[in-house]
Amino acid sequence: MADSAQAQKLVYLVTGGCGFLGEHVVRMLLQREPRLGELRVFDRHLGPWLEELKTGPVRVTAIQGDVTEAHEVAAAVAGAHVVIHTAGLVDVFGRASPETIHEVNVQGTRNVIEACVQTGTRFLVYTSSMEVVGPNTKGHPFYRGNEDTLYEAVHRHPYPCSKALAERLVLEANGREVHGGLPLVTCALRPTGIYGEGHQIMRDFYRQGLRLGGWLFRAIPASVEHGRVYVGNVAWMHVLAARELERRAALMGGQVYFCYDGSPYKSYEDFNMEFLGPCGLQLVGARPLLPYWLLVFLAALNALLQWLLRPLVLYAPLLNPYTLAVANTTFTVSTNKAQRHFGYEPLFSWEDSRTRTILWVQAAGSSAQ
Ligand SMILES: NC(=O)c1ccc[n+]([C@@H]2O[C@H](COP(=O)([O-])OP(=O)(O)OC[C@H]3O[C@@H](n4cnc5c(N)ncnc54)[C@H](O)[C@@H]3O)[C@@H](O)[C@H]2O)c1
Ligand SMILES: C[C@@H](CO)CCC[C@@H](C)[C@H]1CC[C@H]2[C@@H]3[C@H](O)C=C4C[C@@H](O)CC[C@]4(C)[C@H]3CC[C@]12C
Repeated sequence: MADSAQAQKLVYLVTGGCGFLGEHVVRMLLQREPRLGELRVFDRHLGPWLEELKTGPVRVTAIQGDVTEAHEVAAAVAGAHVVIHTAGLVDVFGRASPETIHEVNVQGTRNVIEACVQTGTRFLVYTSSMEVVGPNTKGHPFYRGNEDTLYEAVHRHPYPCSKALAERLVLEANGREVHGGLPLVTCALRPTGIYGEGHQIMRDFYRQGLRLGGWLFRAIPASVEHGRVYVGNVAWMHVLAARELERRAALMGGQVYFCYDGSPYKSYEDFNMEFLGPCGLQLVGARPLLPYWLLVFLAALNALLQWLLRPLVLYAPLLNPYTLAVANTTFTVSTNKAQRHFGYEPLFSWEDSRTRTILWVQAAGSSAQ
């Protein structure tokens, strides 16, 4: 990519480009990457909105494919200058089997790496997750930590295990020789809980509140802080990292970066109320209405019911032993590594992020009526 940016038009591939984050990355690239000549959007499920993107100056190529199929990945990667790999199974609710989560998140990432090596694509940005670090199975808080904070990353759940393994594959691949003899340059971005337009869990909470007559009931202590980051800023960090990865390969190659912005540190429920409150919902209770032991029992009951009902129907409520443990463990980041390494600054202020999300929730809610 050494030629002048204006002269050479580049080919980008976004895997998972029709997902919650992926769609924002696709749109951000089209708006803010002047070097873009072709944008390949690779996903198992292609969104109808892609059609509207094909009328612009950049060639948008929709590719329906599966990252677990190595040949499909290789065909999509061939000729790309940059790969932004967001595709993954984000499942902490027991919808997919551990094997499937591993197959998609780990083997799928392995397929992307090998495709880059075989076809000569040199720049790979991977969407990792805060869960690579924690919260760990011991419930240790991670309070305003950064990429260098010592923390015992111990996982048992298939999702964080798969993200940790995939991230390690990506970082270890940095420096491998690709077809053509030049080195592969990789980095991994670790968003905390992403919110914004398209966040299905936020929509589920809103609809749950509507069903309960506008009330939500506090289950998590307000003192438990959970890091959250606006999807537009996560997308922007991906675009910037992909842009700077060549110029700053020696500094960025093989590095991890937490995704951060000015979103306030709050409990998961209180943070959600920043958006659900203006949409008419109220959170009942200054402290959890149920004792923790009862929540643990209810979460375990949900897990048992999921197991019993699985042959008949998928029962996957928000509350399960894993989500309860994560929600009850402080995990917040405070870092400027991405700013120091590649000049990242959040594109959207907290106020703007909040307004955009509220408007989306209101629209999503009205469509639920
Ligand atoms: N949502 C969050 O809070 C969050 C936080 C940190 C990191 N992440 C990471 O960000 C990435 C995107 O997450 P998201 O929240 O947008 O999830 P999402 O489910 O909305 O998007 C994932 C996309 O990947 C696609 N996909 C899944 N399996 C595939 C396969 N086998 N082949 C091709 N495409 C496949 C899906 O169709 C979907 O469009 C994931 O890697 C996730 O681990 C998400
Ligand atoms: C106990 C319930 C009463 O209301 C609240 C349950 C909340 C949980 C559903 C969510 C609490 C923390 C969330 C996770 C966190 O934001 C980070 C994540 C990492 C990302 O890679 C994937 C999503 C998630 C695991 C996210 C999922 C939902 C929570 C567990």
